Parts: sequence; C-alpha cells; structure tokens
Amino acid sequence: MNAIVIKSLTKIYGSNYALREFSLNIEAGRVYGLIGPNGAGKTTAMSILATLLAPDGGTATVGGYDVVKEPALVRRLIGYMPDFFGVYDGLKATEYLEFYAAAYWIPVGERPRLTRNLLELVNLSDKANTYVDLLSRGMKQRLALARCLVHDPAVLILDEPASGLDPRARAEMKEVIRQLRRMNKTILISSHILPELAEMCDNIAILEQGRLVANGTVEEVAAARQGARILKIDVAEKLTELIEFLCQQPGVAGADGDAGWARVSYTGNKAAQGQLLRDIMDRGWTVLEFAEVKGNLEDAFMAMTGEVE
Ligand SMILES: Nc1ncnc2c1ncn2[C@@H]1O[C@H](COP(=O)(O)OP(=O)(O)OP(=O)(O)O)[C@@H](O)[C@H]1O
Repeated sequence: MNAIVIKSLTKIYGSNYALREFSLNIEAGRVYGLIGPNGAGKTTAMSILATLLAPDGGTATVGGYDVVKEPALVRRLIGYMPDFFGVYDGLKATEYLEFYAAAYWIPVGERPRLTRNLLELVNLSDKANTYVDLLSRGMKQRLALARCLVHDPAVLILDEPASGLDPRARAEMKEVIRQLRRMNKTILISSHILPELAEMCDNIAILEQGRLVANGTVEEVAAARQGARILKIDVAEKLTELIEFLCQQPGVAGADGDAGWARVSYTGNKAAQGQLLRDIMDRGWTVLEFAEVKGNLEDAFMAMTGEVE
C-alpha cells in the first residue's frame, strides 16, 4: 500500500520551475530519501505534501487524502519538520512539547506521560527541565522531531533534519530516525548529502532542478548512476543560458554551474557527446574546455549531489 502518491507535481515561480512533473510513490512503512542539490525542489515538494503550499499542476495524496482538497485529513496523518523552525524562548523542553500536545487536543491527563515518552525517544530525558533556547542545535532538532510526533502520525516529512549538525549530533539524529522506522512510520527525509541518507533509507529519489532523475533502492540508484559520467564544459560567456540549454538535451541528467563552469551529469554515448559539443558551438558559445571529469565515479556523483555550498 502506498502512503504517499505524487503525480506530475509542478510548481512554478515566475518562469522558474521549482518542480517539473515530479511523480513518486512511497510505500507505507518505508524510509524514503529525497536527495538533491540546493534549489532542486525538495522543500517545495515537502511543503506541498505538508499542505502548506499549493501546486500549479499535478496531484499528491497522503494516506489516500488529497493534499489540496482534504488538507485537514492529511494534517492529522503527518508530522512535518520544516528546514527552518523557531523554538519559543522561556519554555522548558517539557513545556514546549506540552504546548504542542495541547494544540493537538491531547487530553491534559495524558500529556505528562506523552512528553516523557517523546523526550526519551529523542534522547532528551535529561533536558526535560532545560529552557529550549539553551539547547544545542542538535538537541533543538531532536526536540523539533519530537514535536512533530505528539499526535502519533503515521507519516513523517522531515526537511533536512540533520543539516548544520556536527558528526556526533548527526549520528544521534540518525539513531532516532532508525527507531521511528522500527515503529513502522513512513518517513520521507531530505538531504543534499547522499551518504547522510544512504545508510538509513530503503529507497532514494534524486531531484535535480525540479525533475526526478533517479528513483529506486539505494543499490538500484547507485547502479543506474554508474552509467552517468560528469562532463566539464567551460564557456567564455552565458553560462546560465548554457545550463538551461543543456538541461533540455537528451542524455543530460542534470547540470549546474556552481563551480564556475557547467558540470553536467551525462548518460549519452561518445557519438552523442560529440554531437552535443557541436550543438553548443553551433549556437554561438565559445567553448574553452569540454572534458570528462576524471576520477572515481562516486566522487563525480558526489560533485553533482554532494555538498555544494
Ligand atoms: N517563495 C519562492 N519564490 C520564488 N522562488 C522560490 C520560492 N521558493 C523556492 N523558490 C525556488 O524554487 C526552487 C526550488 O527551491 P527549494 O527550496 O524547493 O529547493 P531545495 O531543494 O529545498 O533547496 P535547499 O537544499 O537549498 O533547501 C529554487 O530555484 C528556489 O529558488
């Protein structure tokens, strides 16, 4: 049974496609990683699933409920952790969770036990009486995760829950997510760092420039990406226009210009690659360099979907 069904989801800002015909099915009980570089559309997709943003095209359902037509029913089923969130000063960790429990109409008598259990789950029992603004970043992230569990949702949508954390805090966050998985939650979790997710996800979907470019088990996606290589295309001018052009060409799985040249994930054969170079020159670009980036494929893959800030 699918917990989340996304069909041809499209979101446009001005002339910029944040999501372009994005489709994905997520089976109940799975941990699904949504990976992509900054600006790929992860937050946009998650905000739509969380009923906070209306799509311009396509549909999405959670637990069979439409996110646009039945938002109240969807909200009961989901726990959403946004990429940026605030904590209220002057509240202790316990009070903070009790506040959210009240917002979800959890009966007063049940709140103390619930908050105790949640703090234990996210490994913050010893911080129950600490003011939330005094918690470390990693602790705040885990408290935010506990917050989205107060109504015991079946589906969790977690937007970069491990971002900005040091390795130890990341490991603690991962452990909590593993535990939620054992509790049979369906979890959609985003990151722009592949290794961060690979070891805790059953499946991975890769978004690039609003498009789904890979989807499957971690092993399937890794195998499929073996077919791609990275091209470095350096031009004298109009890099942004070149990237737009490249993204429309066959065999191009994704392209970015973060390095100051076009970094292209390319699956075409050698003949098609030669034709691509001719097409670029025919359109008037002065090509300074056109080369395959040598080295480990995993490194190349990471160059596309790894840390780009
Ligand atoms: N409110 C907005 N107005 C205009 N453009 C927007 C808005 N929100 C997002 N975008 C654009 O939509 C695209 C997708 O953004 P989104 O935040 O979904 O990406 P992301 O994959 O979550 O990135 P990050 O890893 O940086 O959080 C980007 O090009 C972004 O600039």
